Amino acid sequence: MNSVKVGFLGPKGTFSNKAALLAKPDAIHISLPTLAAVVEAIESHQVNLGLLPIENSTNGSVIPAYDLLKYNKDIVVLDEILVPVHHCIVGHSLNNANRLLSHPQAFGQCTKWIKDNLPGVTAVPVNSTSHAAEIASNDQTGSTLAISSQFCADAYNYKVLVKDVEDDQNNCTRFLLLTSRVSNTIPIAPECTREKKTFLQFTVSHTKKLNYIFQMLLQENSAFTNLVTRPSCQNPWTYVYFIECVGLSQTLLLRIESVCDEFSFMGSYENKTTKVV
Ligand SMILES: O=C(O)C(=O)Cc1ccccc1
Repeated sequence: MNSVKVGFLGPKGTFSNKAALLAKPDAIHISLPTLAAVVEAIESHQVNLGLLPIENSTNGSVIPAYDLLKYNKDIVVLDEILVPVHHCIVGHSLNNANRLLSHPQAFGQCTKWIKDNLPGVTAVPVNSTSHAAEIASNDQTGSTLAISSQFCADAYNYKVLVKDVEDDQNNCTRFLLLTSRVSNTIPIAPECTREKKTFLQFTVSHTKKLNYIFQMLLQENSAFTNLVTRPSCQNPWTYVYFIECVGLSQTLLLRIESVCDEFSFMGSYENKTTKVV
């Protein structure tokens, strides 16, 4: 049987690469240049699975990931993968640097160190932490630094100048393990189950319907673990709601679907984050 192919945001050495190795260590890991390319690779069946960073414990929701899932009828979530994220400064010298490269998520996780140590340096967002490290290490002028990982530095023998520059030593990123609903080699659980975390996205014609949905969740003692809104891009000040909750039954899911305009069951998977009393 062909090995499972798992797409991740590359180049090799990213935290997404680490998530792919944690999720499917024996799979074939396919490096992709952007988060959009990861989703496209899943939809085109270039890969069987893919990883998207969806939330960080310091910096919050990864908005570009939600926008890639918005209205997406093909992608389904199989699992959530938690990756401890410890950031390093990679480059040649702290003294001559005038720019600091990294994935946008990384800047928001290292705000204190950057403010205290590189106050005048320009932050330059690039597609990934390992791409940032590659540019910094190849810049022989020494004017470029990167926020990257020890994992990446070890993979390419890059020079690490400072370790653990994240604001919070418990810094952690939650990744979603995604696949395509269309026939695939990966069996997909069709229904949500109460003991798992269930991920839904929906729109409603009137915000009063939200109250009704919240009441239904309360009645069934289902617990919210995350709520994110993104502009519907259909009418100003209307939203796509992304909710994750534990304790949702298939029956209640269908009742919620009945009051929504657009509705998509994104998946049910083991809850690895929230203690639900
Ligand atoms: O660029 C990476 O390494 C990624 O995988 C995205 C990311 C960046 C910062 C924290 C977690 C994930």
